[in-house]
Amino acid sequence: MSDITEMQNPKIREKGRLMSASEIERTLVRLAHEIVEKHDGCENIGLVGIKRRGVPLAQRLGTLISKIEKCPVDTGVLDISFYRDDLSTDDARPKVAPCDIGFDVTGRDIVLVDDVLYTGRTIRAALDALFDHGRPRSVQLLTLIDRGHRELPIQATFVGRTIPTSKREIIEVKLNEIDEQEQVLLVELVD
Ligand SMILES: O=P(O)(O)OC[C@H]1O[C@H](OP(=O)(O)OP(=O)(O)O)[C@H](O)[C@@H]1O
Ligand SMILES: O=c1cc[nH]c(=O)[nH]1
Repeated sequence: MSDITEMQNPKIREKGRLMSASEIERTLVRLAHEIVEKHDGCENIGLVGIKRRGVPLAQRLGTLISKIEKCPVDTGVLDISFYRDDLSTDDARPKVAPCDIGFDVTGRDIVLVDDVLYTGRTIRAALDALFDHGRPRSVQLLTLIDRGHRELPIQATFVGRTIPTSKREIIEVKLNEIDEQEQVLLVELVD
């Protein structure tokens, strides 16, 4: 959704690894405990992963919270492609109905889950999509990486790592379920 991520085949240079697989795992364990602490249990929680990499993160968090609290946690999927604000004309919008989240969000305390928080436009779209499915009691945001540069008044309640970045840098989150590797990289656009 961002200017950088919309570029076709940008030249990039790797600047370093920000998180290893074990660091991602430890961070998710901490975030799962934070969610449980904030909600005083897990009865009303619903985790909703934003496609694509928010989905496996939400699933992993759901498994961790279920183990901590010994109760099932509803975990669903939100596809925001229908709601993106860069598809501004009706013609450009995909002619598909919003897909099912997987459980009824009405009255629930929803935690939206994504891998990177940057401008905030993905989350704005996700809120639109979420409220088309029902009326949650509350909505919080969890992101593995907050890299700054917000363009909207959006902030995360649960943050894995805050990484100050320049606009020429990109955070690349790689997850086994999608990328067949597990790490977080900092890369830079080169001219
Ligand atoms: O705060 P924003 O500026 O909206 O940027 C954050 C979004 O960018 C990435 O998704 P991307 O659109 O690159 O799609 P992907 O998940 O398919 O990689 C990332 O997964 C976040 O969803
Ligand atoms: O750096 C960024 C910005 C948006 N989305 C990403 O995945 N990384």
